[in-house]
Amino acid sequence: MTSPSPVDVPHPLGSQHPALVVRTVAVPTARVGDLLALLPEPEDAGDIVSWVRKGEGFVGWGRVATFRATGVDRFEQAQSWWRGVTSEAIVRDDVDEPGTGPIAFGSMAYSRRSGTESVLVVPEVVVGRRGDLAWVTTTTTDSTVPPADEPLAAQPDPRDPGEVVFADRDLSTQGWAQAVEEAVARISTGTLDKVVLARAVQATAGHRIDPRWLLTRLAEDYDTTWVFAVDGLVGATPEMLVRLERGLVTSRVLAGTIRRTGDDSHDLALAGSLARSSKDLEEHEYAVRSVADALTAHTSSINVPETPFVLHLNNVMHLATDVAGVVRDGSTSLALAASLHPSAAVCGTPTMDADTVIAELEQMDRGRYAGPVGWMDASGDGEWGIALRCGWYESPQSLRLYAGCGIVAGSVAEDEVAESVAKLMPMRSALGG
Ligand SMILES: C=C(O[C@@H]1C=C(C(=O)O)C=C[C@H]1O)C(=O)O
Repeated sequence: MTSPSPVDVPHPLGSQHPALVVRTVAVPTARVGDLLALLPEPEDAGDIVSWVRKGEGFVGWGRVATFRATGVDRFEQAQSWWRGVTSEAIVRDDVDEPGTGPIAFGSMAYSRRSGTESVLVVPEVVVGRRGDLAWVTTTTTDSTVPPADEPLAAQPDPRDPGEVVFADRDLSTQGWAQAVEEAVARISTGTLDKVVLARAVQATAGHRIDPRWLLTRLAEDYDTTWVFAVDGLVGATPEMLVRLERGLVTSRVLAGTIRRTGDDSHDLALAGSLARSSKDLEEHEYAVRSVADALTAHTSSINVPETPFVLHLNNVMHLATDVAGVVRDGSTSLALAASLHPSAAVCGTPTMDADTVIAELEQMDRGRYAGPVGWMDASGDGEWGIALRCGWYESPQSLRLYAGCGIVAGSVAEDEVAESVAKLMPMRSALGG
């Protein structure tokens, strides 16, 4: 990559990639303030991006380039498109940190069979913040006019979505409970150890659902999660599938869940029982194994703690393990996400058996729910969470919400229904329900 003046922009005749002109400048953190407050009201909910946790991360708006793909090779296709785009980009980056310079935000479909497209988006403006650093990246193509020096101003508060009604989708609650019972029966008779079954709920609002309304409320109520929006998928995930930064890879694995009661001392006792529950520890171990095995193939050393800790969220507590390693084969964060996906936290063990049972019993297309969602820079560094606790815009006034639960031999359908309701809570309350 070079840094010529804007007049040197090449016209890549015959190229499938737009030639991007990318400029990152440092800005004082005081000028940035609250990242989410900077987002302008989008015409279409899919036209803003967010990846924010504890006030750090990115927001972005406008679209300079979008890539879409379906099928078994969707990750490879996305990877090769981004390689092409970044190799032709003209970059001037004054900050030179992970996430500065060219950046794409992605949301990948869960299944190779899905009709939903996986997507990478390059926004026109990205504002990033990390510790004491803040920056603005503006991206144009040779045919677009560079945005004027972005006025970083907090936008007027988003409007509420009015009254929201919720309804089961695909399967009724009872139908889903039967699917859970069927999964337990298959686990007790066959080779399947664990399967994650998900359900969907339709949320329909009185008027337009402004994604900024959801993001702001999710960030307030779930401050240890990554609050994301990419191409119309909006949510707050507590699970980091893979983070890659200068060769160091980390993954936060979650599996094993208990609902919170709202009474702190009771919740503390529940956290203790979660940490000792053999059903949850078994469910967790499958998920950690699947991640550790997939990462081992790419790392020279890997650290897998022996016992999980309990991660407290406002609605639920999870067994959690942070896995870390040093990448030895130059894999990008998206390539690592591809080899980790689907982990047993969202699919099951063995993977192929669980995959077959999911397709048969869930009776729905997960779309981009439970797929990797996140960002990647030109070096391949990035963060990919698992798209959980989220909703997908089916129309400006309606979202499809998802929640899934890991089923093992000791699972009880009624408890799993309650767990799925707890996992739907973040989006329901963000909608005002
Ligand atoms: C599948 C979901 O969550 C996953 C399943 C969990 C479980 O079964 O205990 C816990 C965390 C996630 O890995 C979801 O939230 O939809």
